[in-house]
Amino acid sequence: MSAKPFLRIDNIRKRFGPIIASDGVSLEIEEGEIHSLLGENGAGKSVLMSMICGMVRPDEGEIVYKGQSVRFASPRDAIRQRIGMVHQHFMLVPNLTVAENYILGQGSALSVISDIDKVHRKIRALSERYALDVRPDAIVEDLSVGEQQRVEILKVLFHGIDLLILDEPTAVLTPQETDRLLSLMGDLVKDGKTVVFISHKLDEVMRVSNRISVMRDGRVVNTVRVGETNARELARMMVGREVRMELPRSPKPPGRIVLSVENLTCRAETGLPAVRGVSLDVRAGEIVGIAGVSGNGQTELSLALSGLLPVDSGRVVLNGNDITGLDPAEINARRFSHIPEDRHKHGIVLPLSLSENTILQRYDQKPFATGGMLNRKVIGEHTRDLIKRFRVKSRDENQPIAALSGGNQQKLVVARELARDPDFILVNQLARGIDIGAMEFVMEEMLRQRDSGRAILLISTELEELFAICDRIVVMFHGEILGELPPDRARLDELGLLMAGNKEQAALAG
Ligand SMILES: Nc1ncnc2c1ncn2[C@@H]1O[C@H](COP(=O)(O)OP(=O)(O)OP(=O)(O)O)[C@@H](O)[C@H]1O
Repeated sequence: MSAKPFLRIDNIRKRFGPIIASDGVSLEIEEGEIHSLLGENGAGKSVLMSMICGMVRPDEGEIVYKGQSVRFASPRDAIRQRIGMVHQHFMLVPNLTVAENYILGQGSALSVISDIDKVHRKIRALSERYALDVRPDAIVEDLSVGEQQRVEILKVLFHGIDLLILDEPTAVLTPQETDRLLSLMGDLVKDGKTVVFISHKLDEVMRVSNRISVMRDGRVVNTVRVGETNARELARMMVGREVRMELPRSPKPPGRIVLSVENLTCRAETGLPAVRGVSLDVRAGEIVGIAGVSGNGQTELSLALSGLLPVDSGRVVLNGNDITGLDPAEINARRFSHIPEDRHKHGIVLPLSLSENTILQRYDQKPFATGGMLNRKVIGEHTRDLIKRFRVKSRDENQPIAALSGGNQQKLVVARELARDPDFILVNQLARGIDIGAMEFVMEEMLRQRDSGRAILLISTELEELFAICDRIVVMFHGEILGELPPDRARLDELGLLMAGNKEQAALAG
């Protein structure tokens, strides 16, 4: 331990009712390091960091920052001390511009137009400096998930920080964006800043960190230097057992066509063309992957298939029936499950309980309702069963889903959608925010669904996720399907070329 660490967390405790989120956690962060924090879903990473950035108050213990014992009353208080955090879930106001979001709550200091100009200039300069590609006048709700993440990162830099905490920032980024972010972290350290990085992706953690701490059950169980460990050992420290990085899978001939997309065209919410004549079939007993750099129409394709975005032309046929233009509830009722990209927008209702969230699409159906009355006993039993099977870390089924850690919210969405006995499962970013132990479980579950004859369309920017479970992979670029490949790691170059829109070169490489 260094004599005078930059940040020292000493025996912090934090409870939420009966849940112990921090159980006497201690940690030291050195100045100028990239310190990664690993741990299973619900291990207490976000809560610990929220205490450092003034969002949550510890019950006990001490935080010593730059040699001073500190107690921040609010995130703004922490920002004043140059500590900033980028959260897992966006905290931006959707209908405001990027610049308006940055000056929100700054009060009278920014009352004249020339100040707005200055703000715009500063955003442009930072965006250029760190290659973040953020426009100050863009309306937040028009931006993709990845773009909004970059807006969040730039916001913290805009306010000026010495300590930057990034809570799973790469969960929503493409490989290219991730590379950029990892090198940004390096640049920040070169500028004298310190970074705490929370991630479930061990390869990223191994690439950028100086030191890595592993949390379990509200405590730090180990801190290691990056050169002294490897991904397998880290996985074992996190989960407490060996984690399989490759899943066994039996080849199986696919069955009948379950979902057929015919020449589908639709526009993004901005009105610009997003999906341009996509055709594909998904058969019973197969997992079809859609690879692509985010922003190439995958979001709109999944929203259009699930009835959340209007279709301009073309058809979606499920089990032989045209479902184009039906509303989401009608589509859901036809054995169509959807694990969405943005779980807060399309997956769950945060203030509602776990139980209410598990029956969102079926609250008026048997066995959850009889004679117009909710059958709370059955709903409770069903939810408890899902919680147990998918190991959703929670107090009970009656707490609001907002109180769950991000990965546990995702596990509940996956559990609910699989429990609806679907014929077709549309997944956009399966493992978003899920720890590697849970990822292994969820992927095995997807393979079980495939083997039991379900048709699965898996949209993902994570090539590893696609390689691990898909039977075939198609590539989307500029709203079109450019080609199809088997899930063969040897053909990674070809896949990369297709993802970059190079059809001819990809054909040569193949
Ligand atoms: N506001 C809250 N009310 C009740 N419980 C909470 C609240 N915030 C967090 N918790 C609980 O504290 C525990 C730790 O949560 P935390 O979000 O820190 O986990 P995490 O390690 O960041 O997980 P993940 O990898 O899924 O993001 C969890 O059991 C969570 O449900």
